[in-house]
Amino acid sequence: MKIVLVGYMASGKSTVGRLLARQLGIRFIDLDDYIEEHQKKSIKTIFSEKGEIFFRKLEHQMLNEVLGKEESLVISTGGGTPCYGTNMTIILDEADHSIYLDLSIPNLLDRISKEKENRPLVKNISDKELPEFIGKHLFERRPYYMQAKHILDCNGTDAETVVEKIKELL
Ligand SMILES: Nc1ncnc2c1ncn2[C@@H]1O[C@H](COP(=O)(O)OP(=O)(O)O)[C@@H](O)[C@H]1O
Ligand SMILES: O=C(O)C1=C[C@@H](OP(=O)(O)O)[C@@H](O)[C@H](O)C1
Ligand SMILES: [Mg+2]
Repeated sequence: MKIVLVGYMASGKSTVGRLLARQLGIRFIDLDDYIEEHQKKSIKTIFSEKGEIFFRKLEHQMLNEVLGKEESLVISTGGGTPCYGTNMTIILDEADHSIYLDLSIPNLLDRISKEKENRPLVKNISDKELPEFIGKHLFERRPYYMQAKHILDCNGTDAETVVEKIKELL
């Protein structure tokens, strides 16, 4: 079984995915971590050294590689994964369950503003400009996330409870 989590930056994909996999007793792959392990570089360094187009091509290749594995997996994607090329189509074709962790702009803003450093797309955005940036970016990306098989409202819900809600969907 393959379960893929999608959603904007800081929606909780990595945290919830790790917890969900542990409770289901299956392997967890965070696509960002997988890319970093293969490149032996951080996402931040890949962006700064090679640029975003290189990252997106790599992300597409690694997504295909991970979805092609024969084992049951929980896969946490990066916030941009579903929004480039044919990635969301591939996720819908290959995953048994795709789940959009839906969070409001104020809640995303609260989380992202606390940890911009490791997110290349926002690390140079001022706190003043961040609300507009996230609002615009989410407007562009939400149509991709909304294609997921399940849409889960995660506002005001701790990670453990999000995991319980996901298990009810499976
Ligand atoms: N359900 C939740 N409630 C509150 N904070 C959360 C929840 N899920 C994740 N977080 C926190 O939000 C931040 C982003 O989580 P993360 O799993 O890295 O998101 P993503 O992988 O979608 O970018 C982390 O500091 C994490 O501890
Ligand atoms: O939204 C995006 O385009 C990105 C989100 C990040 O993953 P998280 O959503 O886990 O932060 C990471 O893939 C990269 O910084 C690009
Ligand atoms: Mg993540």
